[in-house]
Amino acid sequence: MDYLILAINPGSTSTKIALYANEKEIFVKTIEHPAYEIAKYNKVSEQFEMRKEMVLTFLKNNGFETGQLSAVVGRGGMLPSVKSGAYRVNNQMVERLKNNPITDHASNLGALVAYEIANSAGIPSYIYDSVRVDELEDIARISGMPDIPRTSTSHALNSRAMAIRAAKKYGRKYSDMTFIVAHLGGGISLSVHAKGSMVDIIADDEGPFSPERAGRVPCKDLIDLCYKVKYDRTTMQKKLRGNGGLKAYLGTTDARIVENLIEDGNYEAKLIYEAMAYQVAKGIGELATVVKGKVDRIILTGGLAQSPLLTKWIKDRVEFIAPVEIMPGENELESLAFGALRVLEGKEELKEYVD
Ligand SMILES: Nc1ncnc2c1ncn2[C@@H]1O[C@H](COP(=O)(O)OP(=O)(O)O)[C@@H](O)[C@H]1O
Ligand SMILES: CCCC(=O)OP(=O)(O)O
Repeated sequence: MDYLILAINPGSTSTKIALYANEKEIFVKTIEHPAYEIAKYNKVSEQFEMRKEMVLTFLKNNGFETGQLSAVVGRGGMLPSVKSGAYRVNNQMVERLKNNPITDHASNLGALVAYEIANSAGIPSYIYDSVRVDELEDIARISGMPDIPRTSTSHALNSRAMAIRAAKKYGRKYSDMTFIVAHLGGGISLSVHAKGSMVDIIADDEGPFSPERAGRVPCKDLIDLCYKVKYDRTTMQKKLRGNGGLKAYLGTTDARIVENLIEDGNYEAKLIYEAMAYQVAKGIGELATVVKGKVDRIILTGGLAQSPLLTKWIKDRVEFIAPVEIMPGENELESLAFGALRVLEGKEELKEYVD
């Protein structure tokens, strides 16, 4: 039997959607949301109707009705900690993501749009490998400040999918191998996968800076910037996420523009870009200690992994730990759809979200 699965991955500037018939891709589309359009909304949650309508219109224009779908799956949002794998989108999840998400993030719309479309068609909706997959060991939860325990926020969907794909390539099980995965996109997060769990991570505010995020910055100076300089909360949040990293130093989040500057001999561009690689390598080194250096493979993935220059800089510094596998781009829509398919086929457990 063929299952028709709609996968929805909302990002800060785009909504990526794909339709699959079992494992066959029918179409994949990135709907761009220009900055002036996004600027009309104070909060991401307010973009719900606009994003949903765009998905529905696209589906219709491609000759499909929601009534033909078997399930809708969305990228899991900023929930309290959840397990890896599939969850049914239920009322509690919808309430949490609408009214009290851990962070206002585009991924929150994945479950909400999936739920609405699926409900109107009388079919199930799921999330898969949410950004809040939390499999940290107890020791990893200690931050040094009891008020702020560490939890897990990462690019779990792509990172786990790439590690699972790599294990398959070596003819081994994901759960029998140890990986360090660096997801190198507009935001960067790192994770260490041991015995089939993401036992520790470095979130986008704990480690390397990225094209649009500041990463870890000196804490005392950060406090001074809030209280002495008195930037408001939104400005500070933007400095960390959105206007940080490459954007703050070089005025662009596009690594290809940075590489052009480097080719033209721009010293500042090279210094900053190489510093990003240096910080990624440092993060990988940090995570290698979690598994006492016993790492089978280091995986570099995400848009930036398409850059031979950046990946060489990282590789040169971390290859002493384990061989480096470069898996450019991301695999999120396929991972969502295949996860939903395994649930529909009864091959994978469907978890119930409880707030
Ligand atoms: N061929 C390439 N070489 C270098 N960088 C690239 C290339 N293609 C995309 N990038 C960079 O990858 C980053 C975006 O990665 P991506 O995984 O698409 O992020 P996101 O999904 O978070 O927007 C951008 O900085 C972009 O400039
Ligand atoms: C690190 C949490 C997930 C996240 O930030 O995703 P994007 O980089 O796609 O915004």
